[in-house]
Amino acid sequence: MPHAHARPLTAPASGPLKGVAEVPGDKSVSHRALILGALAVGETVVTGLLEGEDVLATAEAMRLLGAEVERTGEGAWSVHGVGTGGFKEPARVIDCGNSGTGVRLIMGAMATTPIAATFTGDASLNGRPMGRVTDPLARFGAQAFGRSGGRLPLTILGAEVPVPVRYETPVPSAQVKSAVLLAGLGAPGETVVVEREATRDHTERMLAGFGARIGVEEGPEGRVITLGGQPELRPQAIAVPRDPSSAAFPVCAALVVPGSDVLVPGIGLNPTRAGLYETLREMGADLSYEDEREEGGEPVADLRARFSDGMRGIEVPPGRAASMIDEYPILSVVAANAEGTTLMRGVRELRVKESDRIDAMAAGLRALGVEVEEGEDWWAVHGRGAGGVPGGARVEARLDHRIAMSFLIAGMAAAQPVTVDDAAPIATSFPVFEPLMRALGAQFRAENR
Ligand SMILES: O=C(O)C1=C[C@@H](OP(=O)(O)O)[C@@H](O)[C@H](O)C1
Ligand SMILES: C=C(OP(=O)(O)O)C(=O)O
Repeated sequence: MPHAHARPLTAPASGPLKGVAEVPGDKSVSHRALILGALAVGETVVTGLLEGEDVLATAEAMRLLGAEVERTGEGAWSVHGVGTGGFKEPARVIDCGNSGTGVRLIMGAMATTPIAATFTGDASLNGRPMGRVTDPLARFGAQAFGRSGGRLPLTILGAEVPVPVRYETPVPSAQVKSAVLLAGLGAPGETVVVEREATRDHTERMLAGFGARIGVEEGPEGRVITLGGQPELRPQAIAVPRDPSSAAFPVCAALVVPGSDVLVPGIGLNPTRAGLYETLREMGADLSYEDEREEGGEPVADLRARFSDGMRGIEVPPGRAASMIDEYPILSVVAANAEGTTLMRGVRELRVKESDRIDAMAAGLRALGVEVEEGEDWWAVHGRGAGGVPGGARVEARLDHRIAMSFLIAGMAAAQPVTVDDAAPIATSFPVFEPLMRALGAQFRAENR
């Protein structure tokens, strides 16, 4: 169901997309910059922060927990932190909106401080599982009181006498790993997280930058991360790289719209995030990295994408899933415009995102005339070749920004226009999506509800 202020939007077939697409800052890095800034002693200065709804909700949460958080210019933010263990009890409910990352990381960050905090979100977030975070937080001594199934709204009572924890993450999730590490900051001694599959490592990198004692080893059991508790975090200057998950939309649009040639400068290429681009290359996409360099501790490059006739479906290696987990919806749109079948396995986590993303994409793609098969942890898209998607349907975004953007791109390459019932959620991660795509040549038509 779209929400009360739903904003239906239509994308008709597009002429060639051309130009430079300056996508906003990385969402994962932006949340972490605000949270670690709030836990440091002194002023952290952030540039290139993503000013999307998810991150703005985290900024407000840090204020409620006692940090001074101020916007000083476009994407420029200053955070005066309270030090590890220094959060004060928030006087209001913390509303994280649509953001799984925000709520899970903040719950971790406050769980080893003896305060109570109540969290809520929108209809999407309040349906997502939180037990995956409250279970390990209980081992530190924190208590959680939530709705059945561990759903929000939920109150965390932080541990009075926190103890450090060794935790093996049962699902590949950077949010779970990060919640445990952030909780570990407030516990004496060493907290250890073991993850069988590597997930995005922005928390580990940034903790090292803030001066925490953190070590990462690859062992037979997977990645073993060891963090020394109760450090004094040193404030940092953080330049947030552009978000590869947002870049995926103009890049994939360029690959499927005939005649396109788009350059996305300075996007983050952290290997724990770059799986989509490897997959697209294997499918025969005309993609090139230019000027590879390092900025703010993260590898970045300029990425150039050109229309790619004759892309072929592939079997995406399941071991790559974590490094492209948010990109499966837009990959499925490219797959629909490729020849043959694209098989995506090991992707059960897609079912607990802002929507059940396998179900949401399968339903919408079928409405556009594309054949899709699905199982609990896999799905397959039968491609119709370049320009072969019929389109001409209205599809549900299900309060999910990535579903909304994916179907608008599908419309740009389809024979008939595609309407999404609600484009409003796009503002959670990519507030300038529409003007940015228009500047490249795309057209959108607002619809009456
Ligand atoms: O840690 C993060 O910043 C994120 C981790 C991923 O979620 P999971 O940890 O649930 O896989 C990803 O889907 C999300 O968009 C951002
Ligand atoms: C899954 C996502 O975000 P979150 O879990 O932070 O809501 C996403 O941005 O695709």
